[in-house]
Amino acid sequence: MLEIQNISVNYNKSGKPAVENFSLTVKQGEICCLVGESGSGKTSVIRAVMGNLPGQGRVAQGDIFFQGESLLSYTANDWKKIYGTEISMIFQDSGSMLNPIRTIGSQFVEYIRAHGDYPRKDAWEKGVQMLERSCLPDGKNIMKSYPFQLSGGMKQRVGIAFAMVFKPKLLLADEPTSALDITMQAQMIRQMMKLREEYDTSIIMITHNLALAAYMSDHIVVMKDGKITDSGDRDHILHNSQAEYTKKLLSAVPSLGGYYYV
Ligand SMILES: Nc1ncnc2c1ncn2[C@@H]1O[C@H](COP(=O)(O)OP(=O)(O)OP(=O)(O)O)[C@@H](O)[C@H]1O
Repeated sequence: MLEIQNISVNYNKSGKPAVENFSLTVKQGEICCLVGESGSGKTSVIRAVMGNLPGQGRVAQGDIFFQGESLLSYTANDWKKIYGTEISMIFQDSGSMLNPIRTIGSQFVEYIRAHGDYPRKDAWEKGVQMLERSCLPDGKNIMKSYPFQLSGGMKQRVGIAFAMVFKPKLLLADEPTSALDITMQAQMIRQMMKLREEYDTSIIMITHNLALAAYMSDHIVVMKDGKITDSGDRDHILHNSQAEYTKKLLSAVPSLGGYYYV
């Protein structure tokens, strides 16, 4: 479904690449977590997939295939067609993307109609339905609310509802829960896993929390200094990894009887 082939990402011509020789295959419905310390290159990888590296960032080597097509050859127009419908992204603070002086409903209806041919009323219904599926029970009320009337966790769920409304095949999530308290984090993660169950969406999630990765992912990639230091299915990483850096990360995670806890 997604095939990242040996990419390197550079932010300047002469400097050391931010990501070096990174490869990853993600199957339909698979959840893959990228873990590693700050600055290890996780965000650069998913921004490369999204075609929106900041500043002078570019993929200097390798290729990225989505459903058999190279994403690196996509024009802005191609991206417009697939962004939101085939590939979506949730940011650490998706709530801050909302316009503070417009209701959620007017923004959601506009978003839905920009991506699909829906009459206003149907777009409204679709928005309400998606908010309710995203654990915001009173969808109609949320639609009528302004962002400042919602808590941080609620706004983040609204961000997820936007990202999932067209049942994308691939969801990229950059630390989607790190700004939330622990109870809300757990709810959000369960919600993302439920969405995977319902829509068979593949998810690549960035987290610096290996315990969280252990809880939700099928596949874990550990990064350090722009390189993959370890990669494998969850059980391999948790129980059989020989990589020193993985062992170090694991030693920081509370465990009981061989199970790791978020
Ligand atoms: N806009 C940019 N311009 C120049 N260098 C950048 C830019 N964004 C990231 N980098 C560099 O790329 C490297 C990897 O950063 P990246 O943000 O991908 O790591 P990360 O693992 O996601 O870190 P964090 O967890 O802090 O977000 C870092 O050395 C960083 O300095």
